[in-house]
Amino acid sequence: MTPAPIAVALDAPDLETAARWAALVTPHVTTVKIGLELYLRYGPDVIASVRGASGVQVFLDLKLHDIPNTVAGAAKAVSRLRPAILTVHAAGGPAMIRAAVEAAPDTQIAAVTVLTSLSEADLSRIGLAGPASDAVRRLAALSVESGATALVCSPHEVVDVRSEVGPGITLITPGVRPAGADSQDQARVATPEQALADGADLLVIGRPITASPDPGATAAAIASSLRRTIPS
Ligand SMILES: O=c1ccn([C@@H]2O[C@H](COP(=O)(O)O)[C@@H](O)[C@H]2O)c(=O)[nH]1
Repeated sequence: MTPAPIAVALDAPDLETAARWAALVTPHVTTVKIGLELYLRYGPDVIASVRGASGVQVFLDLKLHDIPNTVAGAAKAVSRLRPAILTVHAAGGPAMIRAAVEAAPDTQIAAVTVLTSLSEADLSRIGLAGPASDAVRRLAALSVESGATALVCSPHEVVDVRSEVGPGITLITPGVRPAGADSQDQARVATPEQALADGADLLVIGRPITASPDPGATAAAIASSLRRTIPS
């Protein structure tokens, strides 16, 4: 069975748990995602541990956001770990995004537009007037002009972003929750089936899989539901 286009967020408290989750889900998904919690605790060792022998694609979600020179150094430093995808914040601006792209030519740079945990009310308090989709669209266009070939947005904005940037850009959506699941700290959410049907290329799903009693079985069930949504 072809693995589904899901990146399982391995937001685990320790390396052993992350490696166990990775081994359970990798038969069913294309990608595992390492975020700040694990990387700040274990550094580069975490990549080899979760990659294991499976060769699963590793997505390093560090959301780099600093001046261009610093981001270039950080992107170059982590690119030797050969992550398939590395995130930067789009709000870091064009020169920062370009610096990451040039420093890590073998890694796909994904620009995070507007965090999926932010609601419209949060955005207004931050000073971003108007609907989330306006800010996401603007940041998406700026990121692609600066060399990013992947974008992180919520499932709510996939259709708009696709029409803004065209077909060649990888759209990655966190904020994915199976029907009836608790959205927890995510504000802009949709089901995996809806996100895929709207045109997302890679769905980030963490706790609905990793906090379930059987992460392998849950990943398999979501993967097979996606195959029914868009048969190959
Ligand atoms: O806008 C963003 C960008 C990144 N994330 C990350 O995705 C996962 C989501 O995990 P869940 O448990 O499915 O909520 C997590 O690692 C975030 O750091 C995001 O949620 N939103």
